[in-house]
Amino acid sequence: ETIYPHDVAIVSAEPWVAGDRSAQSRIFIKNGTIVNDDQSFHADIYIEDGIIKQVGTNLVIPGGARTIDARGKFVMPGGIDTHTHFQMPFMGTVSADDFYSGTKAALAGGTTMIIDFVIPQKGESLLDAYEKWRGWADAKVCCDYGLHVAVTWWNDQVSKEMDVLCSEKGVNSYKVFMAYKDVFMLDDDEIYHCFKRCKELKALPMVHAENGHLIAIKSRELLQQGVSGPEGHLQSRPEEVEEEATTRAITIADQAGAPLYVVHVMSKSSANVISKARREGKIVFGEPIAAGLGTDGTHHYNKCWRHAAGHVMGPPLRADPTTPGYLMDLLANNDLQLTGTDNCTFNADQKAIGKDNFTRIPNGVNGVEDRMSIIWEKGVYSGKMDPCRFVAVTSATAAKVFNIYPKKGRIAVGSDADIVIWNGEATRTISAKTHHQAVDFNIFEGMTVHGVPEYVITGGSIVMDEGQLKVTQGLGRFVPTPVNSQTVFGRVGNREKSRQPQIVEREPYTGPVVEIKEED
Ligand SMILES: C[C@@H](CNC(N)=O)C(=O)O
Ligand SMILES: [Zn+2]
Ligand SMILES: [Zn+2]
Ligand SMILES: [Zn+2]
Repeated sequence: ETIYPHDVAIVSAEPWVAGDRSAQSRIFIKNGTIVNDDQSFHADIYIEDGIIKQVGTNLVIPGGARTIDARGKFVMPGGIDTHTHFQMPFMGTVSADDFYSGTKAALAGGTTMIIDFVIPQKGESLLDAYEKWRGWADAKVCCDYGLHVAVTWWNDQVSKEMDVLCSEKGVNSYKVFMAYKDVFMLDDDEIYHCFKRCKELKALPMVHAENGHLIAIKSRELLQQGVSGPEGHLQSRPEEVEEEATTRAITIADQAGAPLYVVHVMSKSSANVISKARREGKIVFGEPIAAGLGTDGTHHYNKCWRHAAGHVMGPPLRADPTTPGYLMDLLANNDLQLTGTDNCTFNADQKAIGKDNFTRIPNGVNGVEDRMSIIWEKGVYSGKMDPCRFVAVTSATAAKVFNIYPKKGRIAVGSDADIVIWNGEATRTISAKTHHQAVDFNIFEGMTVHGVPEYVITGGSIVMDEGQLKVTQGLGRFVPTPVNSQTVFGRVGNREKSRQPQIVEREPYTGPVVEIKEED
């Protein structure tokens, strides 16, 4: 793996060094503009052992502190990426960014926590899969991380294991797939049972909303009609295939009395469905991702196969070029709430598994390194949202939804010192030639964006110092996400009361009843 000259990967020999979080580091950040989701203000910050100890002016701080002058810069909570798939076994291969390169790239872009997905195969114990993912991640992460668990099959064992994952393993969110037929997909009744179980456990149901039956049929038809290139991927799952499943998932969740988190909202129509449901009082959260906010699906028609295949993910990037701006408008307006990346990267030779058949192109694109800059460029620099809203959609709301606020997602005394010092005016040009991700392609290639991290602090260390990356493999910690987030469940109880089944007391019917004929 190429080590770029400007980043020094300190891979410590003694694990205790990497794991030693009581870093004696004392850091004093002065003259910055602190931005939380609810307010921005001028103040200084004193950090010790990875915790924010003081926020204010004229601070009295102990000697030996490293001082950072943040004049003219924003001092914000580090980003929380709600949706990554590092080293994910998928479609016959494994995603190219692992928990080391993925979290290093996250830090390079100003993200200080990621939440990845445990994805059991059908029939595999969720607990076994969870332990497997923990084994992969704990040894490699450079920043803190959490885990969602996918429910790819359903029976009483799955229901029981969800309880253990919630009560003992720090999991509070479960993703079901309505796509990937025969691989991850559940049918509507199984989805209902899973959502109902989530509500009982006060865990958050999440959904990949695409109609997997239609995708399978349309894909076969397109291949028979001679469409084998990446353009077939887009044509096999048009917007309405996402919109229909989004509507159905919201209905199933509402009937189960459960909240719902729709991951990777990729289209205008599905975003509108979510916005309408929220206006109707349903408890729905919509997660657009960096890819859908920063680029579009016209690339499926690029003459270069690698370029087109490099944009293949599910649900697809939409060919309507007004989609990114539309999704950003809804995100700015809180019709959509928070962002992840769905970072699931594959090199050219991996995408080429599908060189003759688009249904075999591993689905997934990059985003983890560029999410913060893309949203700053398209959201803040464009005037669609202010810095406070930027903090909400990149960090604070995620911390609230996944119930780790204000430990994460806020600049406050007692919060983790996960901090990015952000230059809102500087620009950088995104390229696979210079990014820290392991993958050989970047869907934002050549894009010049405003918004650059100058310092990133996490785990008590300055992991980016004046633009120089100094990560430590294994420094990151698993962050348990407790059940019963009030942002998610605060009103479920009272709503339940108003939706009790109705029983009518009435005199019994005593009139004639027709004889039913046994079917021959
Ligand atoms: C399999 C995983 C990543 N791939 C993708 N979205 O295309 C997902 O569906 O979220
Ligand atoms: Zn998905
Ligand atoms: Zn090319
Ligand atoms: Zn995903």
